Amino acid sequence: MNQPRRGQGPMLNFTKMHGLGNDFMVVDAISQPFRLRPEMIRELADRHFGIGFDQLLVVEPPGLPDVDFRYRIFNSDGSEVEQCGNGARCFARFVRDQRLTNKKVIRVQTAKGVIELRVGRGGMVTVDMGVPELNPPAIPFAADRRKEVYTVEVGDETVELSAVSMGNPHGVLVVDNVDTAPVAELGPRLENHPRFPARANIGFLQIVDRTHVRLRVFERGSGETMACGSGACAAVVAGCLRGLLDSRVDVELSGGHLVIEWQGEGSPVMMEGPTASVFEGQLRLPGDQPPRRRKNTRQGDTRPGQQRQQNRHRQPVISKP
Ligand SMILES: N[C@@H](CCC[C@H](N)C(=O)O)C(=O)O
Repeated sequence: MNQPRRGQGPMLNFTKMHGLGNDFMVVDAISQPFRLRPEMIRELADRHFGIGFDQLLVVEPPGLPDVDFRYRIFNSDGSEVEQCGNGARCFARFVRDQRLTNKKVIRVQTAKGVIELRVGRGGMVTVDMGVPELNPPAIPFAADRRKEVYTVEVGDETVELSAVSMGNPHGVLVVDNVDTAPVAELGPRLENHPRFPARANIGFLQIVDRTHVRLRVFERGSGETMACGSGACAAVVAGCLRGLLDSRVDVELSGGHLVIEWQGEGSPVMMEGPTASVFEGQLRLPGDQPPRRRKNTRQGDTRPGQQRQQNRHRQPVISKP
């Protein structure tokens, strides 16, 4: 019954999840074949015509010894990236829910090294996000030497930011109030600033007190999200380096709270927070063959006709709650 017709590909099972409203399409690429081109990821990420998500997370077999899985991350613009903190927590819940493992401590290979996920009670997961990288070329950030705060020209304006890599690059600005911070204006300009040659996630950090901050993040390749786990880690590292924060901090994001702990230079950043599974679905992927033109399709109708057919293929079918 589910036999693909000409122009159609196989069915793909996926799970929609989120960590504090930072939402994901999660795919098990161990039990089913999976390959998507960037334009298809962009279509699926579309909140009106697709499933809608900030990142696509893919579970693959590991390529290293002593590691349980390989974790691949794609932004909604189709770009593959190195790290996703909220995604890492959802990843841990997903591989257990799907019975791909029953371990409580899961070691996962990312594009920038191995991270460790610890599954707790009630959907809570703690992630060892690794040691932050502060050396400018490794972030990558253009600077002649390492500093806690850099001055960056953005058009006629000058802003001060800290640059941190949590496996992925972050710029962190301290602001008086996140509600009025110019996230939509400065976010994309700094994301694409020439001093961040691989682009960057841009965090706007409000210090409430030494153990409590508020944070908004304009994410590279996805725009402002309701929460960014690696951004929360980078913000706490930046705040600690500037002498503004203690080692354990409650980070308040638009979608909820994370607890971030960092004992200082050379130690890993620990992130603790919730996970949520929203629904499971199935969609028909397009095949390698272009869809056959309908007999009555006129010459000029080819593209909209193909578009309609592709839209139908990518409608998710909700299979169970
Ligand atoms: N939402 C994520 C970060 C996802 C990747 C990021 N947009 C990048 O391009 O580096 C998180 O929770 O860390």
